[in-house]
Amino acid sequence: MLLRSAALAFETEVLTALDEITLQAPFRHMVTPGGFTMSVAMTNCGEAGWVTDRTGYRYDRNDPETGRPWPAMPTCFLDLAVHCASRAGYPAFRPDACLINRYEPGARLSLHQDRDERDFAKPIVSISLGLPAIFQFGGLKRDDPVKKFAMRHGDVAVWGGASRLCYHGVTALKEGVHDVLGRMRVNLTFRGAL
Ligand SMILES: O=C(O)CCC(=O)C(=O)O
Ligand SMILES: [Fe+2]
Repeated sequence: MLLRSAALAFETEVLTALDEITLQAPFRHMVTPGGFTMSVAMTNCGEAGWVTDRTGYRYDRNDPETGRPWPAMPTCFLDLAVHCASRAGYPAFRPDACLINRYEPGARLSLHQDRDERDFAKPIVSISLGLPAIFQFGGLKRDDPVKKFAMRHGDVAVWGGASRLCYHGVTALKEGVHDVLGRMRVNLTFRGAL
C-alpha cells in the first residue's frame, strides 16, 4: 500500500530525531558478503540493526563500529510507523528495528527481498524523505516484472502478507537538491526483526 504524504505530519519531529541518531551512529557504507561497498549509506535505531559485512547479513543488537547498542527508537519514529501500519491494515505492528538509508545522487539499491527478519507475518513500513526516487516493486521471483513508483518526500510504502517477500529496489537517485534535506534522500524502513 502506498500512503502518499503520510509522514508529513511527523516531519519536524522525525528530522530532529534523525539528527540525534546519526550523531550517535553515523551513516556508513557497509560491505556486502561478496565484497562490494554499498552505494547507500546506512545506520539503524531500535533494539537491533541490520548490518552486512564479509560474513553475511544479520541483525545485530550492537553497532559494529562502536560495539555499543544502536540508539533507541525515538517515540516519534514509533508513532509514525504504528500510524502508517495501522492505516495499511496492520494495527498490531510494533517495530523493533529501523534501518535508515541515505542515498546521494547516483546511489541505488538493487532488487532484493527483506528476509533477515524473524517473523514474516510482520510488515515492512518504508518512509521516503528528501529527494524523489523510483521504487521498484516486483514479485516473489527476482525476474518477475516490476512496477515503478515515484516516492516523494513524506510518502510511505507498506508491504506485508502475500507481498512480504516481494523483490524491491531503488533505481539510481537523480541529481537534485531538496528544500529540506538538500542533496539526498533518506529512507526509514521499520521492521519486526527479533
Ligand atoms: O529506500 C527504499 O525505498 C527501500 C529500502 C529497502 O528496500 C531496504 O532498506 O531494505
Ligand atoms: Fe528492502
